[in-house]
Amino acid sequence: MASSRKKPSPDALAGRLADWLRRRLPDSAGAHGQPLRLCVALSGGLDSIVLLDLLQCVVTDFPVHLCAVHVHHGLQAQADEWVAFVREVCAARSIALQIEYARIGEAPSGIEAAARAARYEAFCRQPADVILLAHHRNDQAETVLHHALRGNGLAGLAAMPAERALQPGLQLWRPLLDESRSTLLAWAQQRRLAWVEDPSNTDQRYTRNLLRQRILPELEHHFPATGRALARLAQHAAEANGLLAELARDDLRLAVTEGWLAPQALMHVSSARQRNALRYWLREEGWQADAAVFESLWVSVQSLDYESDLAVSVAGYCVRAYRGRLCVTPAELRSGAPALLDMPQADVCQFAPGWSLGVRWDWRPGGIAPCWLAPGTSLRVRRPGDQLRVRGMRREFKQLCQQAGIPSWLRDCLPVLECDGQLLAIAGVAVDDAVSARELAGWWPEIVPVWLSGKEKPPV
Ligand SMILES: Nc1ncnc2c1ncn2[C@@H]1O[C@H](COP(=O)(O)OP(=O)(O)OP(=O)(O)O)[C@@H](O)[C@H]1O
Repeated sequence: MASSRKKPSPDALAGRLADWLRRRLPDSAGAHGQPLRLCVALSGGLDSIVLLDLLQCVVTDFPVHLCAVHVHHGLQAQADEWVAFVREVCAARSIALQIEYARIGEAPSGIEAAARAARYEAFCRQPADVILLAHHRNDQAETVLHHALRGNGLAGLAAMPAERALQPGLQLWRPLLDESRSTLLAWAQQRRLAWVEDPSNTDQRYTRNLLRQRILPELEHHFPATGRALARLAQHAAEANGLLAELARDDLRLAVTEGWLAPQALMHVSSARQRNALRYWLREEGWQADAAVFESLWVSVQSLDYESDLAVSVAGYCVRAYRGRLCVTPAELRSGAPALLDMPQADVCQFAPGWSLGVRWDWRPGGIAPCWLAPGTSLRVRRPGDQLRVRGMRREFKQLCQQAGIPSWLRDCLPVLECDGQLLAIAGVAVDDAVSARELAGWWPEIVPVWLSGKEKPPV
């Protein structure tokens, strides 16, 4: 097929960006009615320099405050020069610039992914309402192709959304996602902009660069609309993905209770819908695995029964089973809770005399919060021989946990409350008869409800 490309028009670009912003800005009031704080993620490369320049041209029409952030990853010899370059660019334009020095930690999933994670962490620290990235249509096409070649599902094919929430109060926008790289280049040339080149962008050991430099140009040579077509595919996939999420939420409505998924409750729908619901639920719970791990989990889930034991950990999260239901927990249950339980109660701040800071305990991720313990009480984990007297009967720790439906894998890190060496309660399970009604009316209400139901106010 012969290529008869239209020359990109740089002038129309500013108009399209202004329209893009106009469609979002009426609804996007900044905090406390202040101008919306737009922060450009400025690498110093062609794309983000063009984005900054374009925004500076068009934002005069909008109630926004423009600033920039550059992340120094410390991975390339030129990193300091790039900092100097972006400083110069921003100073010349009177744009406030934040330089963030990222520390790239362990990189089990590759240095690029680790750098990206560090970058996004830095973005989250910015005093901004919106972070703007300069990804364009060629980046989108690359991402789609990359995911397709790795056999990723629809979520992968949906590639990068034009906007999404990064964290509460902070949006991520990609206003140039429909623009081609050549349009950006034409703009940069017309405006005589300078930018830096990242030498790692030409390193074909990275599959992304190989796609960008060899495969996509070859495809475009034969199919000139490749970029557009792949970007359109991403839009279709994003829409289909949204529908699948809706279906999953619908299917999960009756199958999930307090964080537990009962796969049995999904049996009335097709196997494809069950898999869709399971995949969606796992992702929402933080457990994300590649296709092979998901498939092996799916096999276990299909044969799950009351007695089944299951523990599949991926990147810090673990899917576990108990009595035929599933839940996702932190992978390391034992290391987290006892560390908190060991917290020396003497050195915690004291708001009210005699009360000390303890932990409100919830085994679900992020569920540990401070609470207040009465004088003489302390928290620990179970010990052999632990018993409580409940409704006149002595009961073993294990028995009480079984009755309360506490999975065996949770019992070793379940906090127990004792006072002067006497066991008084097991978190969320049972309270000893010794805790009388009189005491409940006195100091206990301040502890038991705090501890077992999560009321967080210290007594005053
Ligand atoms: N060091 C940096 N500091 C600030 N922003 C950056 C930096 N590197 C990249 N960005 C922003 O991210 C955009 C995409 O950059 P790039 O294509 O290099 O990253 P990527 O690893 O492909 O990102 P993604 O994985 O999100 O596609 C840039 O246009 C720029 O807006």
